Amino acid sequence: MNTPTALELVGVSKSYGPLTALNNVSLSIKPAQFIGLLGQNGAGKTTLFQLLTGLFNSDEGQISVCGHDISQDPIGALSTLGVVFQQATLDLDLTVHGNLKFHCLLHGLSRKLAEERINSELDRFDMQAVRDKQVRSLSGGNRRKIELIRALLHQPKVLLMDEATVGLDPESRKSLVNHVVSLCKEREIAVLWSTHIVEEVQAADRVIVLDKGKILAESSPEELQAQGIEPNLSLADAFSQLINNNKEIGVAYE
Ligand SMILES: Nc1ncnc2c1ncn2[C@@H]1O[C@H](COP(=O)(O)OP(=O)(O)OP(=O)(O)O)[C@@H](O)[C@H]1O
Repeated sequence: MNTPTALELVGVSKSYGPLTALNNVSLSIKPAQFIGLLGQNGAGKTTLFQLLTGLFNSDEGQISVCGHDISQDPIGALSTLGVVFQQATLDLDLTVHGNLKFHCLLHGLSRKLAEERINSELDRFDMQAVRDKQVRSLSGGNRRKIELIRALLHQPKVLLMDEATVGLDPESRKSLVNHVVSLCKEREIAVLWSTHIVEEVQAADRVIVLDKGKILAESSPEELQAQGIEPNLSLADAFSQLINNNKEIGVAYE
């Protein structure tokens, strides 16, 4: 039996005036797959996440999340999505518990279920000690963990991580990646992890390289490394080579 698709984009394009930020992007992710979306500044990663979360509509193409078309059934689609945005969105003046509870109520969870889920996720991430602390007093790494916990409370089937490690030190970055990789496998969540930091996607099932709004490559990290002109390239070198070749070919914003 075919595994159902958790997230699917078909021929998605988006322009801002004359600038094509996404050009005919198609991709599909199955449950329990961790997909790295690798792109330099301006590649179109955030635009893609804005379309996936229904902030903007695409100009062309279809997006569906667990079978719900984002333009026709946004509530169905959004209820299955968990998102950690590039910019922090926690309320700094509320406690950790206050932020988490607010999210649960927005998603229509009963107070009892909300408390159960908050407790079990704080336990899972070993974060009970900060439960009643004001978010303002937390370190950057702990704030990001709380954003991740919040994204999980309504038990999404798809997790979108939009450059979620911005501002974190290397150890905290590694810890966040490891947490998400294990969640992806344990709970069969489909993960789309966007970044320009190559090490973060070294353990991905597949890496999608986005440049100037187009998908340049999609393969396992190992296959991407093997595509280089020289043997034994690192993933970072293979990524740079792809981007540089694209510059030489002169693919331009249309
Ligand atoms: N609201 C907007 N209006 C006009 N142009 C925009 C807008 N948002 C993004 N762009 C442009 O679209 C292109 C893609 O930007 P986007 O933010 O999606 O890329 P990104 O890969 O997320 O980059 P970064 O890693 O720097 O966040 C860039 O050229 C950017 O300047």
